[in-house]
Amino acid sequence: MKLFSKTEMQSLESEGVYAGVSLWEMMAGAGAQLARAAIDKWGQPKGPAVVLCGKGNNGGDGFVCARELAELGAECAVLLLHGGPNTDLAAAAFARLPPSVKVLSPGAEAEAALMGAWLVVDCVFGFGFRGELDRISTGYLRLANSLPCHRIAADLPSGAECDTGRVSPDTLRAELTIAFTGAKPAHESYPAKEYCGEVRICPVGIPPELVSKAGTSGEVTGSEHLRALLRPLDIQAHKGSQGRLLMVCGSWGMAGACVMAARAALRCGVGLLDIVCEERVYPLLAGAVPEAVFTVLDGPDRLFGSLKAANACVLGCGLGNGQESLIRQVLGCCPVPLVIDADGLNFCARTGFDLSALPVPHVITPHPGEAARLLGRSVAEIQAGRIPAALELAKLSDGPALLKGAATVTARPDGRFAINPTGNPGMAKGGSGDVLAGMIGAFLSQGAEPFEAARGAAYLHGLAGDRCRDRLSARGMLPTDLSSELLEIFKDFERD
Ligand SMILES: NC(=O)C1=CN([C@@H]2O[C@H](COP(=O)(O)OP(=O)(O)OC[C@H]3O[C@@H](n4cnc5c(N)ncnc54)[C@H](O)[C@@H]3O)[C@@H](O)[C@H]2O)[C@@H](O)CC1
Ligand SMILES: [K+]
Repeated sequence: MKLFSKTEMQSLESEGVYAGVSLWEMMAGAGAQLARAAIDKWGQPKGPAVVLCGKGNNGGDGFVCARELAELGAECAVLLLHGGPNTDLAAAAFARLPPSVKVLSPGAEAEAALMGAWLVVDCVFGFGFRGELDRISTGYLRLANSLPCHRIAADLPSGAECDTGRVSPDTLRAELTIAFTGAKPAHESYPAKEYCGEVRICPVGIPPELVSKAGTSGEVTGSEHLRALLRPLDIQAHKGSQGRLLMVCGSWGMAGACVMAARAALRCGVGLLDIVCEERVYPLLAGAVPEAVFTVLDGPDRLFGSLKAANACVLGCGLGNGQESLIRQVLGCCPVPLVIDADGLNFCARTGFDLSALPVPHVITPHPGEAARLLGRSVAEIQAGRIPAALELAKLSDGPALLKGAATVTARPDGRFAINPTGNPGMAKGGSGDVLAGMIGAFLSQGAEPFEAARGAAYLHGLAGDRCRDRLSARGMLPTDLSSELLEIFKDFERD
């Protein structure tokens, strides 16, 4: 599914005009959809409706909605939070308000009306909003959030930033958000996603062929993106043709990370898995992953040989922070695509290692804590704007960056990004990330393009998580269950 940024939406709007649909028709469509959606969701009005209107075109949608609600028999008031409309379009919608719609300004009467509302329609800001809410909006949105009324948002909940998914304090908490024409990044990315409630996409008159032709830099990953990763196996396949993956993972005290990454990679069809490890963890790993071969470290030559023989390498899961020289050697001489996770990333953050100078394709897979270390920010700052953080990480490393967490964002250095819709809180357990790194490594070793490998693995990983939750419960499921659940997913794929 495409995600339209503010400027992408504006150019689509212009194309619509060029194709003969007026902006007025679009606004009329938007306002009508809003009113219809409210009635559709909550039934005939059981009390007054208050439409909170800003000065821009989102407010214009609100005036149209107020007229529609009044025509449907609702007692309706519009509350002009910032004075009269400041666009010609919104002014035209305002001029068409029927006399039965009360026009209110901030003050005691407006507050009383809001407190008695059955329905609040939020038309303060749409995709034009940036930064922080002003004092008046904050006060009224906070009041609206505290009331036992229904809340519907036009296009976006006011206070949510369209392109970044950032929210201002007291952003409207909608039960239902009507996204005009198409979804926006904020509908799919946290924290804004949490404020949207149910999201319905409603056309407002732009010809569908223009919408489906339009290019967007953002999208939501879907099962259609797995086809390239899960091609049917060649009838003449042999272990050498199914990808040879090298894993530089696991250490004394953290061998499990390597086991989980290794099992996940094997479940994703890797033909040969070679694990680089210290001598003292070898017996444990060899017992846990009998399919793997091992490069037991007793000198750099063995490592170089194994790197040269591989098609891809996973570096970092459970390596700890005592393996600096090993990490440096891998980063310094790896001739194949690399997945850099966990302690590989911590090494880069600690030493300032320039990931963009790596001469091979690479994917970085930080969780918010690792992302914060790499970018020199706090975790709260990363989480407040996950899309921009992922894009910044992709630029920093000059390769795909996968920012883990709810609605994982995989970004490219050129500004394109994909948001992952699968997964659940049952996956928030140590080890889930190791499974994901192993999966990405497996697809890279089989020749997948790095961005596609990362976003496809994130989708499959979340899908396995959702199926584990349904089967085992979110609380009780374990990262090790994810790998076995992959079997069921692949069985479905192979059947189709
Ligand atoms: N593109 C489309 O397909 C359509 C868009 N329409 C509506 O138009 C909306 C966009 O309208 P506008 O571009 O007029 O913008 P908005 O109505 O979202 O915002 C209004 C104004 O608020 C100002 N503003 C931004 N951040 C602010 C802040 N932090 N504090 C105070 N003021 C701030 C902006 O300068 C902007 O002019 C959409 O979200 C949608 O609701 C619809 O009318 C119909 C079709
Ligand atoms: K809104």
